[in-house]
Amino acid sequence: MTELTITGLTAGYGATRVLRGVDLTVPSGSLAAVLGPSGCGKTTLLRVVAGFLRPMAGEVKLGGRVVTSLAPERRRATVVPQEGALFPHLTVGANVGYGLPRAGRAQRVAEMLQLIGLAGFEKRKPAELSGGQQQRVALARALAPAPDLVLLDEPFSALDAGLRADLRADVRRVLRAAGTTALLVTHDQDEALSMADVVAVMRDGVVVQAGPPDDVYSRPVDLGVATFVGEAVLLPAVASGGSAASALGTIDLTAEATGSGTVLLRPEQVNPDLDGEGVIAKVLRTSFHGHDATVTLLAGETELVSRVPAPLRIAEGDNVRIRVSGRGRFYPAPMKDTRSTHDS
Ligand SMILES: Nc1ncnc2c1ncn2[C@@H]1O[C@H](COP(=O)(O)OP(=O)(O)OP(=O)(O)O)[C@@H](O)[C@H]1O
Repeated sequence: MTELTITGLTAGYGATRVLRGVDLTVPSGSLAAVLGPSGCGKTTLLRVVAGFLRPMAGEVKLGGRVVTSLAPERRRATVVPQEGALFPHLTVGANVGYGLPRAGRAQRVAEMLQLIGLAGFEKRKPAELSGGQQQRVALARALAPAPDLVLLDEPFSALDAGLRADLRADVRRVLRAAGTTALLVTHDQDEALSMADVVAVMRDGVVVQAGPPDDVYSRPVDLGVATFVGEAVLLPAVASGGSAASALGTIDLTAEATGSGTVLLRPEQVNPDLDGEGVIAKVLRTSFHGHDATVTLLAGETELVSRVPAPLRIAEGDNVRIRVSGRGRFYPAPMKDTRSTHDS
């Protein structure tokens, strides 16, 4: 069990800086998901931690050991890449056992296959496995040498949605069982929120917020994080004390504030109903997702999204009343766009 500590990491390609001072701590045995838009430097961070790219400045520590200048094979860190990671000509057993000392190899391979739920698959070739099974074998191979750290680079990106959800749960279970510290790179917020102990949101080469998933979702440090992690309803508002005046009426705030700015609500806090007492809004669109539905509403000039449990009692064109549940978070920042935003 090993803590990963990244401090002031600056790195890039040639003269171009991609990472501009990344700080991140991943407690021993936890899984951290690095979440961020395409091009923000997630893979670059993973490459520096793995030892494939030398940083310009900063430090990487594994269990108190500074590994910044160590060769990849001396870091006790292994990588699960996106796909195509297995040697196609080798059996599953040989893939998992690759590089392990001969003594005890067969037993370790059997243990690993048991752990990933593929006991008895030793003799198969990768081409005889499904995509999800192949990624589980890649995980088994990464865990086989009992590394201090496993680095996962968008390991589910090639799989379809159903399989991805199953595999996420499996990978989480296997990493917990192995007690290995892990860093997962993803641009999929569902993946980050559902799997990670720590979600680290990256933007323009720095970690702008890191914390438990619920913390990052409920208490985003700024409007950028608020709109990137989950869907956001952003309302221009004027705060005074513990509440703010907005297009949805007076909204209770999580903390006292004064002046103009933006209130953040999550779509599940916006409850449209055919009767009631709240502000009137028009239903512009509805979109059914099975377990719930999203409803796009127009309240005055403000368009916003609501998430409601199915079955849906309202339809396009209805006039509804909006009740806000819980409190809004106030950001004393000007807002460029009055529409609510969707996940990017
Ligand atoms: N080998 C390279 N040489 C030069 N520039 C690179 C190289 N690899 C990546 N970059 C650039 O560095 C920046 C960050 O890339 P990186 O792959 O770390 O982003 P990312 O957040 O992982 O993106 P994605 O989610 O699309 O994989 C991008 O602008 C990219 O074009």
